[in-house]
This record gives sequence, structure tokens and C-alpha cells, in this order.
Amino acid sequence: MLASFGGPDGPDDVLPFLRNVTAGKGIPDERLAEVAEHYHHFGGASPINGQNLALQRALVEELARRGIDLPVVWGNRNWTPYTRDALAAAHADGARRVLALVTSAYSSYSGCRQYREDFWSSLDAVATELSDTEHPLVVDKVRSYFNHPGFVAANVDAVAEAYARVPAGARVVFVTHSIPDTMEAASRISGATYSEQHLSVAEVVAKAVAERVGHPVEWDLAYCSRSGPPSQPWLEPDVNDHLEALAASGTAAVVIAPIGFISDHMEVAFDLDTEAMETAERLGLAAVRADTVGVRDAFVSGLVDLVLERAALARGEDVQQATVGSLPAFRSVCAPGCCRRQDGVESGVPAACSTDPLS
Ligand SMILES: CC1=C(CCC(=O)O)c2cc3nc(cc4[nH]c(cc5[nH]c(cc1n2)c(C)c5CCC(=O)O)c(CCC(=O)O)c4C)C(CCC(=O)O)=C3C
Ligand SMILES: [Fe+2]
Repeated sequence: MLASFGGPDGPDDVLPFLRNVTAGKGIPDERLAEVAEHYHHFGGASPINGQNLALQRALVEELARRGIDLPVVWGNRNWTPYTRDALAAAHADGARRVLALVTSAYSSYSGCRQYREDFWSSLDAVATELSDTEHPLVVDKVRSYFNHPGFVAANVDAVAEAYARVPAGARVVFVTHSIPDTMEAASRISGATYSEQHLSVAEVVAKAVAERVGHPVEWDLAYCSRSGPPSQPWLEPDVNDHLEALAASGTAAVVIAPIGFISDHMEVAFDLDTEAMETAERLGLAAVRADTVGVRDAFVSGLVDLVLERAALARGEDVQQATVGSLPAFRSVCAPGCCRRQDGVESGVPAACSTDPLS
């Protein structure tokens, strides 16, 4: 099951979608109105659904190419097709065990536990529908794959291609989605915080690109898409502020590399391609945005490797978990307390793929 965020398919979907995403999250109304405008700017439809369909198709093709007979369903947390419908369809098709592949490469509440909570509540919904007292399927999860060779290799190619299109001496500005400082702190339990996971990827990618171009490549990590009230600290610097600082200190060219996103969804289309590009233009900075990994062969093939790795682990086999960089492979069965929204605060909401669903 390709498990994703979901996004509106047309103007009428925008507000109900945003209400799904922000239910109980304390996002100010002004921010909601602003984000609704981002969607309406693109005709009310998010690019994310088409991209997930393309990824689903690419996974099906790669599995077929390897002679593996495995159906792939697609389910979202926040919009149709919903996870519960994907699981119900898989169940009706005879599946009793589903392996989830989340479209988020990094581990934090937003990219890990929030998906696992959705799996659990969706399993509850399928059970209710079937009048079962227990979950009629098991959902397992592929580990966070930010440090898997396939994801990293596809990012190296994308950044090297972009680097070839900017004036010499460009800096690489790696970008990811900002999260609240409290969520960052709570992500440490997986072995390294959300920002440390990105720094590890950025370091490996920058080094590989430097080898290809034959000289050192300077780089930084910046953040986009902050929401929440101004009083709440989120990871910084914001990419626009960072471009200002770089221009002020004499940088003339940048590659903006969105390593935090696996495809060109709204944060990339609006926050980077529209907003950050305008900032760069205003500052006279030459800027090129590197591709997201999308359906690049190295990425898709790496995802299938991860699926096979998880299946081998489930069979109790001794598997080599491939990684790049200094961090170890993250767990595919989460430890108690993994990736809470905030340290020390239990959600009271059970989550799948954990040794303690209620922790
Ligand atoms: C870390 C992270 C990822 C990357 C990992 C992953 O990919 O999962 C991500 C992805 C995405 N976020 C998305 C959209 C939104 N995220 C919001 C709000 C929030 N995101 C957060 C974090 C993340 N979000 C957080 C901490 C909030 C505050 C609310 C809360 O504490 O939960 C809001 C509310 C309005 C706003 O304030 O922006 C929207 C509309 C879309 C769909 C885009 C499309 O339609 O193409 C995608 C892929
Ligand atoms: Fe988000």
C-alpha cells in the first residue's frame, strides 16, 4: 500500500481537505486562508495525486520486471482514496497482510507516527464495516528510507543535473518541510532527529556531487512551509530568509534541492517554485530548483528493494539493511514512544507497526 498525504482534486475539495489536515492542530485561520489560496492558484487541485498515481504505476512496473506478483493499492491520510478504503479493497481482494510504503522518507510525527495512527484507525474502520471484533488485516511498514542508497542516489543525480545548469561556484540549499521544535525534539527517539536525518543526507549528496564536478560544493539546510502561530518556534532558517542572508554575504548562484519531499507536491510547486524563486529573482540570485526523486529508476528500484527487505525481516531472515551516510537503518517496527508529536505527551491514540500501539 502506497500510503500518502492526499490532496484536493478540485476547488470544492480545498476547504474540506484543509479541515481534515488541520483538525485539532491549532493552525490559525489566516494561515488556512493563505494555504487555500496556494491551491486555488493551481486551479484547486494538488499535483500530489497525479504523482502518487505515477509512483504506483512505476512500482507495479518494477515489481513485474522482477517477476514479483504483488498488487499495489494506494491510500491517503487526508483525502480520497482514503487508507480505510484501500485496506477494505485489499481485504476484499483476499489480502490479510499489507505492507505500507509511506511517501515520506524521514522520521518524525508527521512522517512516521501520524501515518501509523491513520493505519490503526483505518483498521478499526474496516473491522467495524465487517462487524469484526479484531482487525481483519495486519499492516506492517517499510522503514524510514532517507538513508537508503536508492533515495540518495536519485537525489545525487537530480542535484548534479541542476548544478550543471547554474553559474560556477553555486551553493546548494537543501530544503525540507519545517516542523515545530517540539516535534523535532520528539523525533530523536528513532536514533537521530528529523533535522539530523536531513543533514546526513545533505552531507552525502553534496560530497557525491562535489566528486562529480571535481571541486568542493558548499551547502546549507533550510526549511519551508512553516505553519502554526508565530509564537511557536519551528525549525529555521526559512528558505526565503536564508536566500536573503546568502545574497547579502555575496553568494551569486544557488541550487535549491528539495530533499525533504519525494515528489513535486504543493510545497514544492508553491513554496519553492513560486515563492522562493521570486525571492531569488528579487535578490538577483541565479537559482535552479533540483528535481525531486519522483519516479527516477534508482528511487523506484530502491523502494522495491525496501519492500523485499521488509518481507525478508518478517520471515525472520537475516538481512543486510543497506544504508548510506553515518546513520543506521531505522526500525520498521517502532519502539514505544516513537515519534510523538511532543516528548512526554502521550496522544492516547493507538498506532500500528509498533511493539506498543498505545505508547
Ligand atoms: C514534515 C512534513 C511533511 C513531509 C513529510 C510528508 O510528506 O508527509 C509534510 C508533507 C505535506 N504537507 C502537506 C500539506 C499540508 N501540511 C500542513 C500542515 C503541516 N505539515 C507539517 C509537516 C509536514 N508536512 C506540520 C507539522 C504541519 C502543521 C500541522 C500539524 O502539526 O500536523 C497543512 C495545513 C496548512 C498549513 O499550515 O500549511 C497542509 C495543507 C502535503 C500535501 C501537499 C499537496 O497537496 O501537494 C504534504 C505532502
Ligand atoms: Fe505538511
